[in-house]
Amino acid sequence: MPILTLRGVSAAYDHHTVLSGVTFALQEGDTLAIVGPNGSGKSTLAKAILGLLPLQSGSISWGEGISPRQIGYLAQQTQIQKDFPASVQEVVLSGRLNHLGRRPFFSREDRRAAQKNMVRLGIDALAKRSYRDLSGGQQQRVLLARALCATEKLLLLDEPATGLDPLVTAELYQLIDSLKKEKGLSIIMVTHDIAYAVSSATKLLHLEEKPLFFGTPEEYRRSELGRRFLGGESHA
Ligand SMILES: Nc1ncnc2c1ncn2[C@@H]1O[C@H](COP(=O)(O)OP(=O)(O)OP(=O)(O)O)[C@@H](O)[C@H]1O
Repeated sequence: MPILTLRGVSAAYDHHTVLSGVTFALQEGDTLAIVGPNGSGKSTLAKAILGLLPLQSGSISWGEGISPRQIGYLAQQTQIQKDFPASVQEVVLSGRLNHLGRRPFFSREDRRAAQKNMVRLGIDALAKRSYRDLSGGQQQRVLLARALCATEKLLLLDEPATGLDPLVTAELYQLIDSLKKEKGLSIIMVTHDIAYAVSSATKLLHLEEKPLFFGTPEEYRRSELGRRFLGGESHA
């Protein structure tokens, strides 16, 4: 049974449609790469899946035991977020906000989950450091630990490797792949890294306001669109 099903999803800003007719289903354990040129609606689709943007039309339904509140989300970073004045520990712990319910404070279990994920991502020694003083790669690890605190099932990563050098990018991808294997997580990743998408995803969605392709990376490689895009014409 799919964990996530989209049927004819369209979304708009101020009545201006920027995404239309998105239909696909995601199975447990899938890694979906969402690719497409700048401004093609990738982040908008991520926000629609998270329930942060009302749909213009269509529907999104969830499998058993999962809802938008249980997604671990790593958003595209703005400069303001990079300068966020909080400690690493506080940023990671904020991933547990969706577990608070009516409780006003984090519980021991919340703190334990934050600690466990900091250790898993190799950032526990940085716990007391200020988030804004970290390198880009360290910041992405902190945000990944934060996202892991929010979910047992699905990570939604919006361009997690932006601004990282190739070595740190490779480390981050390795980390994501090992988390996927260890925890059986499903992953949705918005990315401009088409090479990573075709080598590591199980499904690929190519958006240019409308979905131009949905299928396996192998099918994408063989398609005319895939050949064109993989040739490097349109990725930024
Ligand atoms: N908050 C907003 N208000 C109005 N228009 C927006 C808003 N956010 C995005 N848009 C517009 O919606 C379209 C799709 O944007 P979106 O950010 O989803 O694209 P993207 O594929 O993620 O782009 P990129 O690869 O550059 O991150 C663009 O034309 C963008 O200008």
